[in-house]
Amino acid sequence: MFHIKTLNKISPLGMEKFDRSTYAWGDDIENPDAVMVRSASMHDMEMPESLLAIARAGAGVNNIPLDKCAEEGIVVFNTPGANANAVKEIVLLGLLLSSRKIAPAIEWVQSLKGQGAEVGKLVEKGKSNFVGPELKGKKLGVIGLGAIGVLVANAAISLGMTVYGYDPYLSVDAAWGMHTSVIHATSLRDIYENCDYITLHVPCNTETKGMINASSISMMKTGVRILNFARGELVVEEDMLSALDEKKVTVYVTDFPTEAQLGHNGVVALPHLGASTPESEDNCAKMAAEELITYLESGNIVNSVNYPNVSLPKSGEMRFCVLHKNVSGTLSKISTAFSDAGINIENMINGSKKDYAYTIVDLAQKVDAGFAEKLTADPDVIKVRVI
Ligand SMILES: NC(=O)c1ccc[n+]([C@@H]2O[C@H](COP(=O)([O-])OP(=O)(O)OC[C@H]3O[C@@H](n4cnc5c(N)ncnc54)[C@H](O)[C@@H]3O)[C@@H](O)[C@H]2O)c1
Ligand SMILES: O=C(O)CC[C@@H](O)C(=O)O
Repeated sequence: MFHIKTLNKISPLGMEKFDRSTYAWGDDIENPDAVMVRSASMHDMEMPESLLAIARAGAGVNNIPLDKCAEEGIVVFNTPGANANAVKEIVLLGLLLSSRKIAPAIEWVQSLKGQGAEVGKLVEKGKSNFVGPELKGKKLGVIGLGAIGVLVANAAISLGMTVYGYDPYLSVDAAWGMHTSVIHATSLRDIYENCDYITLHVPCNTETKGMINASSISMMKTGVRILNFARGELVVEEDMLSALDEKKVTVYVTDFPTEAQLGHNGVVALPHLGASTPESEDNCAKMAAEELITYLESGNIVNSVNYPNVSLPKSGEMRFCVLHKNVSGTLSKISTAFSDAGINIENMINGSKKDYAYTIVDLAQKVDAGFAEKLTADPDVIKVRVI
């Protein structure tokens, strides 16, 4: 029986993927084999020894201590692309919100309640306060051309915008999916100096944290509109608020509001709604559940962010899954341990990602599962599972 702990509200369509005869789940599970999480922060959580895997039903994994998990042999998954369409759609809304003064206009219209027959006249008189530019013909900079960035870039081309895209790590798949009219920005400066609108679609990590700051804003066009549906920490808050006060930035649309931003002139704040559609909640939960089922039942790793993706069709009677450090000699130590014990390896596969590696060893015949302890005795071996 596998035990899955849920840390957020996860779509039932995802949880239904777990077979009730072999899985138990809930938010009160102790000593779980796996965790399903959305945005809950796991940084201060004690990781139970039983924990084998964490699946983030979503894209961003900055709420999970990835290195600590890798050190403890806990495989972390996310669900690439599963909520990208929802975010693309809300970014289009963000572009319009940043241009057409829609939010204050709606608020103002509501304030006319009680004016009776005058409402029509007041609307016509007051509407000039809410004039805003069209998107067509304007330049949009997309920073980060992954699952979301590419969809946003393509949609903006359809709206008649000129789109600049920046992503030094662009994947081949993303490049295949991108409209050929997207201009290849070779530096952030290209984006900052040229664009009327800038939208962020990068992960939040040590490289990107605080990337929008006084210095980067100073390179931007006066009046630029900035959209942040990625993570609040990408933007240095004080610098953004000063730039809004100085009218260097016209509007900052954010999905990650803070106390200081609420009510600040030029801030359009949404309550982290990017992925809040039934479709993407279902997609993310289903994908996350499938990743956990695959890992728990077969040891195959698909869509991990801290271990390599390694899959081997199961052959033979017994499988050893070895999570280890990516240091030279470890693989040969693992295979030597098997041969020294007179155990013939039927099939084997290995992969590495940064400091960590994963090896699956299939055996034609069952051996004493205690052999796993021999492998774990190696200081470079982190965890061994026997399936
Ligand atoms: N508001 C929401 O509800 C919501 C929903 C989904 C995702 N997100 C956020 O959006 C981010 C992107 O999501 P995604 O699904 O497109 O992820 P993704 O992994 O498909 O794409 C991220 C892209 O950023 C690029 N990148 C990484 N570092 C970069 C850098 N320094 N400069 C430029 N590009 C860089 C990568 O190469 C990749 O192509 C997530 O990490 C998450 O934080 C927010
Ligand atoms: O789970 C959510 O609602 C938000 C997910 C989003 O921030 C992500 O990074 O995928």
